[in-house]
Amino acid sequence: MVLNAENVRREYGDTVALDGVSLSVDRGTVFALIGPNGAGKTTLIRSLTGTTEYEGTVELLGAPPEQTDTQQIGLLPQSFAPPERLTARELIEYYGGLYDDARSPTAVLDDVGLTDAADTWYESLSGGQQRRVCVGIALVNDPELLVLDEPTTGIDPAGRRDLWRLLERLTDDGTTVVLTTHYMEEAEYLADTVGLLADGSLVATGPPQTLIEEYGGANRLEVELAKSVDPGEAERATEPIGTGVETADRTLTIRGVTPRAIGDVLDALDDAGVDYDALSWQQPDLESVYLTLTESSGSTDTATRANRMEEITTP
Ligand SMILES: Nc1ncnc2c1ncn2[C@@H]1O[C@H](COP(=O)(O)OP(=O)(O)OP(=O)(O)O)[C@@H](O)[C@H]1O
Repeated sequence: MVLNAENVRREYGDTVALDGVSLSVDRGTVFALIGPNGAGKTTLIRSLTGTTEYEGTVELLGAPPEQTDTQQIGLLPQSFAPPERLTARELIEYYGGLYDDARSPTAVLDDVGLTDAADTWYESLSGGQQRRVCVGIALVNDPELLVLDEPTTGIDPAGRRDLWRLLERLTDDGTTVVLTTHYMEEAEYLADTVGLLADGSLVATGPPQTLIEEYGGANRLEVELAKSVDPGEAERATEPIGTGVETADRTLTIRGVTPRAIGDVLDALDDAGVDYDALSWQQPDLESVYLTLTESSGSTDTATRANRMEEITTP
């Protein structure tokens, strides 16, 4: 086991940022922390890496974080602002110089897709390129444990997927990764274990598929009804097919519809003379789990909803 934490607590004045969090992470696996803004993710990352005080027990590579060899850990803090008047390459070289044994800057720049921008000042790089430099800095000492607080925020979709592939390669070679993210698809794709943090507590921990099966709910078919349609009529026509129906803003949702039953729904709508403009069928995913568990604990906030919109509109 690379990381083990027992009953970690952190208070800031009256604010309980972490309310007794326990978790463990095996070698060569990815643990993804998700949760609403203010849930305690950054505080947990900082506690686990010994960069803030905490109560409880943390063991990182067999020692408390304050005593762990920094050569073995790569840390990307959420807010990290390196000197702006250095180029990407100079920054990688500079941070590499802090370690006894550092990787070649050329290889690190290649890993994070910055070969062509290697000689550009940090301040002249785009936000996403700057974040890539920061990820590169975390990789420079070839760490056994990589701790990344929102590594892909601001990185475009293609660059995000490049980073996923890089992390997959690293974990295949035995690197352990702990990361936080607001992108549910990222957690679902990368994580062996997801921890959902809400109000300072881990409310669910497990492999993404297990969490989806447990908390994701049923498949659902959403039918956008034509303006002229009486929603009550559409509900009555489709009620016998799924496990439940409801209508909101002219969208009829029928839960528990298997792919094979989609035709039955359409036949029932046609038979009842119910007209519709569009339909979509959805399987539950990690976002369904997130929404179920955070809405039931009242933790979803506007920033998280804005983030969902970004994901939905991202091509
Ligand atoms: N240095 C600090 N001083 C006082 N309160 C703090 C400090 N750092 C965090 N907090 C509080 O602790 C709680 C948890 O914050 P934290 O930054 O860990 O959340 P988070 O899950 O990382 O949020 P986000 O998704 O917005 O990054 C919040 O209520 C926050 O206001």
